[in-house]
Amino acid sequence: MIFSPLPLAGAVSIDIDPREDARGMFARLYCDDEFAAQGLNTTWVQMNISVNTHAGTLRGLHFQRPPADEIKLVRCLRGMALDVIVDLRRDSDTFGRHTAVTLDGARRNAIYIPKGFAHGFQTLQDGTELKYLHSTAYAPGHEGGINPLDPALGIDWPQPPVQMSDRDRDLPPLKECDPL
Ligand SMILES: Cc1cn([C@H]2C[C@H](O)[C@@H](COP(=O)(O)OP(=O)(O)O[C@H]3O[C@H](C)C(=O)[C@H](O)[C@H]3O)O2)c(=O)[nH]c1=O
Repeated sequence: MIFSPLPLAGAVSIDIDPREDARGMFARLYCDDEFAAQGLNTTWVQMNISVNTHAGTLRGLHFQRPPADEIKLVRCLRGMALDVIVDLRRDSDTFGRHTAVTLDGARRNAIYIPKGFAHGFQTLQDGTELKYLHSTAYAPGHEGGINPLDPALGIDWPQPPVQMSDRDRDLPPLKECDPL
């Protein structure tokens, strides 16, 4: 795997190192030793999949508050999405800043999201599927979110959302979010 630090401390873009031959391709998607060598989390308790029918679907920006705060490893297995994380860490020099990675099903690349970040994405193709690993179990009572369309975030989403949950449309702006 190829690890590339992102501009927000602790966040990492991860590409696979495919081994291709006449049969197709084989690649490592995860390795305890490689992750540990990079100082990344190696304990995961839940795996989820997000299946999105239409391009333009916007999900997020979500997080879980302590003690249920979580590290996420999000990978695109089909289609394509603009994946965005926002730094909500208390005392962070980059609080409120975001960074984006294009997750591509053809590359099967991933983003490693540390604790203290809100996460969301907009799909760029119909049928986009993202696979999540979570370091902490789902805790509905500790869920929070910020509005992905908040102008204060300055996120350049590819298009107006085609699909978006009512919950996400009603999320509060960054200024109403207590740091994590
Ligand atoms: C996250 C989660 C959700 N659920 C249930 C709760 C709802 O009944 C249903 C859909 O959940 P939600 O509307 O939160 O799904 P998304 O809007 O795609 O949110 C997810 O995608 C954004 C971008 C994220 O980063 C979060 O990890 C995750 O919240 O699955 C579970 O049963 N287990 C879980 O771990």
